[in-house]
Amino acid sequence: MTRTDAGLPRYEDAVATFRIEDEIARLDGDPATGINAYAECCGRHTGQNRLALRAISIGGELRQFSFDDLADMSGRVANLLRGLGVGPGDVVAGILPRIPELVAFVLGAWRIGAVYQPLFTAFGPKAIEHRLGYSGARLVVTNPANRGKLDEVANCPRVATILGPGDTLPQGDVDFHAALAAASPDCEPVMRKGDDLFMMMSTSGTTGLPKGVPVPLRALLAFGAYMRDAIGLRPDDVFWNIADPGWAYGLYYAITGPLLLGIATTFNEGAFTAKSTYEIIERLGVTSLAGSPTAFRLLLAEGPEAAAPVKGRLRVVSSAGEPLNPEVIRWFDAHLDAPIHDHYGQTENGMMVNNHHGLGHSVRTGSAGFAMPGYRMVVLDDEGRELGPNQPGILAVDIANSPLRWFDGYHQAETPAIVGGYYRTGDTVEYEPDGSVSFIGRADDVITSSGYRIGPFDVESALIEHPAVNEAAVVGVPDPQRTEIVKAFVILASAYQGSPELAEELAQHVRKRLSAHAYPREIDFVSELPKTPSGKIQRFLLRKAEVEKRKG
Ligand SMILES: CC(=O)SCCNC(=O)CCNC(=O)[C@H](O)C(C)(C)COP(=O)(O)OP(=O)(O)OC[C@H]1O[C@@H](n2cnc3c(N)ncnc32)[C@H](O)[C@@H]1OP(=O)(O)O
Repeated sequence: MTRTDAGLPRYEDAVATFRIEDEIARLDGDPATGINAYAECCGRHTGQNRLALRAISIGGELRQFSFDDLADMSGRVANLLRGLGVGPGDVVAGILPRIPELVAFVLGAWRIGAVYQPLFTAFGPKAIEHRLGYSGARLVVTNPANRGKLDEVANCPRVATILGPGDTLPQGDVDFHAALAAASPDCEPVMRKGDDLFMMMSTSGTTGLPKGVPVPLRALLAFGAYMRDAIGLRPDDVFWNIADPGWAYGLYYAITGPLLLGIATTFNEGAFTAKSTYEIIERLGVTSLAGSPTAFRLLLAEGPEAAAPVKGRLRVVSSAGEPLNPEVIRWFDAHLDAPIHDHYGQTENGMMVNNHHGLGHSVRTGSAGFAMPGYRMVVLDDEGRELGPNQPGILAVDIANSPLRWFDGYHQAETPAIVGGYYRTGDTVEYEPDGSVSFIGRADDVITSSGYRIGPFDVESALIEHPAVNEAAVVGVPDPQRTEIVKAFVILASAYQGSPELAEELAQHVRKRLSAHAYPREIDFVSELPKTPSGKIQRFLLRKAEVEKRKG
């Protein structure tokens, strides 16, 4: 393989020489014969005194865990789960903040061949109930801050609670720490096949409630390739992906990816602030940072003085979840002296199009990048024909020619996005003549806010649970900080009058029932909604009117 001046393998060479056999050889196991996610992400890195996790608590205390520490903790988790009757293929869920127990739990579940389902800590009972319902999870692990929501979840499985000093154990719960102390750390990893699952994610679409995204073990190949080629992770990097492991980018690339490569990851339990982010970069000497453009825009908003102490510290910065604005790229260059690269992916299939730090790509504005080696990405027209450069269409994965792709369809649901040998992402893009992809927008009503993918139907159905709401339509409207914000148009029941107080009450209702991140930040009370003759709400007309209004 030829090298660029910087000593990096060249992108074109990496594409030309890509062989799935080489990727498989990087694993200990073989997806065809036997593989275990714990063994890949932890077991094989033990006995070398290697750091696996730096965890900063809410109080600012730094705790460090080696792969051997995680092996011990996850072995105990594995035996605890086994004792509770959890076996290979069973789903166990976690509603946990970014604490070390989360990593131990995920690895412990994988060790016995179980499937981990993340539940974001901002979720309310409605969002939790739906996800536990379709996954059939056998156990949920949580902490006292999130425990109360489970009391409102119908058919909630057994709960294990991680108690802090002074907390009392809810009746019937498993005391997580006490059970771990009593359990043996020894547990032989249960071998599985590449098509067996190890994660059950969720994702939102335009219609219906969120759907389950089953992740098979062979996805490890793609997660490792992203860390190596796109993030460009090196053994001497201090890596911090600030995304929450309640979502794909966090679980795939803040936990699984770095540990797979045997490189330590970082958790900050505290809420995101620009100040604490700069402090942690400086304190830990972070060299490789990943996150969403909203987070980076918040760093920018703090001004150059706040950035000055860490200028030149970051070797590379990786951005995912929303298109990256040119202004952020310029600002990071000027005030942090850090190359920030846009990467594109989805919960389905993970990251697929990147400006690869590890393959010699330079900073590019307005471009999502190039297909990851191991993927053949195409742009399709409405009839499913492949388009050439400068013609907008739907970005899609050519299934037969993408050995790293792993998404086979939603859990117990139709997958119209897989058709004619392609997986259609639902994002409108066009190819540049050089083969890079420029992002245009979503082809459907899915909302992208702060890097979160939010389904309008989900928010609408939470709104109509409120007695004041007769009908609701939810759209994403442009926002300079969050890319889009959720906006609701509400027809009230006859006994109610629209007011700012009622709007706030409805917003709080969605926050509490559904999720603290997916509530409508704007609500308009209206007397009618645009509909098709068959009665389907035309969200695109509401969105168009809002875009025009904001332009004005
Ligand atoms: C392939 C892929 O998966 S691509 C990328 C996936 N996407 C992501 O990882 C998401 C990236 N986004 C983020 O990490 C965050 O939005 C950040 C760091 C950029 C900004 O964070 P914040 O400004 O703190 O708020 P955030 O957007 O998370 O949350 C929105 C609201 O939910 C609340 N919230 C978030 N988490 C929680 C929680 N655990 N408990 C209660 N409330 C919460 C916030 O307080 C906020 O409330 P507010 O509207 O009253 O301010």
